[in-house]
Amino acid sequence: MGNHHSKKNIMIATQENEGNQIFFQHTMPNNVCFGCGHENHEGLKIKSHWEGDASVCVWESQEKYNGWKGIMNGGIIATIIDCHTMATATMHAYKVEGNRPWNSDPEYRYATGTLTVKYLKPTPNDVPVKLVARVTEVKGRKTVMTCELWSNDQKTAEADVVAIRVYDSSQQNGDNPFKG
Ligand SMILES: CCCCCCCCCCCC(=O)SCCNC(=O)CCNC(=O)[C@H](O)C(C)(C)COP(=O)(O)OP(=O)(O)OC[C@H]1O[C@@H](n2cnc3c(N)ncnc32)[C@H](O)[C@@H]1OP(=O)(O)O
Repeated sequence: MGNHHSKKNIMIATQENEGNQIFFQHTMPNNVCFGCGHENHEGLKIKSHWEGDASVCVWESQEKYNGWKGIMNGGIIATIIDCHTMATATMHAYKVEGNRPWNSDPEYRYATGTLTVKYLKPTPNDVPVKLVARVTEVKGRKTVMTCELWSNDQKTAEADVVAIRVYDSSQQNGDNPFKG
């Protein structure tokens, strides 16, 4: 039932794409994640897309995500990097398999294994930020990535991220905490 329902939602979701841009998260229905779930109305609702081999996300913060006054909170920075890179790992896996769509089988899901953020400069909280992620290695169930955070042409943070494929619909049907 879940599957049938999901496919229907994808057709609706793709109509939300702005211009020619296809946002990864708009192809994923029922996503309740705080950082990237478009079904989470209290969440950050980031949107990611490919620009060549890099994935890009432009996100506008709000005053409630301050750390020090006027400076973006470090945990929020980690969250948007986390979500942008998990979406990147996911879509990269589909891309290397002939750029097949998200709703084709098998379905893959990824979770954050390791996220290391280096905060280089204060990130102003009142201008949009740009995240740029790149896959540097795929080994077994692991996807290794780098991610940069840019504000006004200044790199204010960089991260090393390892995503782990935690669900593969062709390989398991039993209990899986990431399947829900
Ligand atoms: C369209 C838009 C969609 C986008 C959709 C996105 C939606 C939601 C995104 C939310 C992202 C999150 O917040 S996810 C929530 C936060 N993360 C979690 O809760 C993860 C909790 N951790 C776990 O469940 C587990 O530790 C796992 C699954 C990460 C790993 O356990 P495992 O599955 O038993 O792994 P295991 O077989 O031992 O190891 C497999 C390989 O991964 C390596 N490995 C194992 N753990 C780690 C680790 N923490 N960090 C690095 N590497 C690791 C091993 O060395 C090994 O490499 P080798 O020896 O093969 O080289």
